[in-house]
Amino acid sequence: MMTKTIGAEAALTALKGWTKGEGERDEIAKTFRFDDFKQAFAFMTATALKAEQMDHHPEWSNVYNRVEVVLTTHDADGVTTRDLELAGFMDALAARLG
Ligand SMILES: C[C@H](O)[C@H](O)[C@H]1CNC2=NC(N)=NC(=O)C2=N1
Repeated sequence: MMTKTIGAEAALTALKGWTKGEGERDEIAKTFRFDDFKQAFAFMTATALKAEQMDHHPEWSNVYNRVEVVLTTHDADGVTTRDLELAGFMDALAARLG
C-alpha cells in the first residue's frame, strides 16, 4: 500500500486512546496496560512480528504490565498511514489480549 503522510492530528481522529507524542516530532503515543508481564510481552511479541512484516517498527518501552508506544515514520519525518495501520493492529490485539 502506498504510504501517505497524514500527520498526528488526522491519525488521532481515526484512533481511540492515542495522543500526540510528547516529543518534538510529529508522532502519536499510547500506553497499553495488561494484567501482567506475560500478557504485555505476548503483545510485544505479536506486534514485533507484524512490524517485521510491515517493515515498520514502533518505538516502545516495557515495565512489567505496561507498554509505552510511540509511532512515527522516520523516512517521512511524520505520522503516515503505516503508523495508522500499526496502531490499529495494536489496539485490536490489546483488546483480544485484555
Ligand atoms: C531500512 C528499513 O526498511 C527502514 O529503516 C524502515 C524500518 N522501519 C521503520 N519504522 C518506522 N517507524 N519508520 C520508518 O521509516 C522505518 N523504516
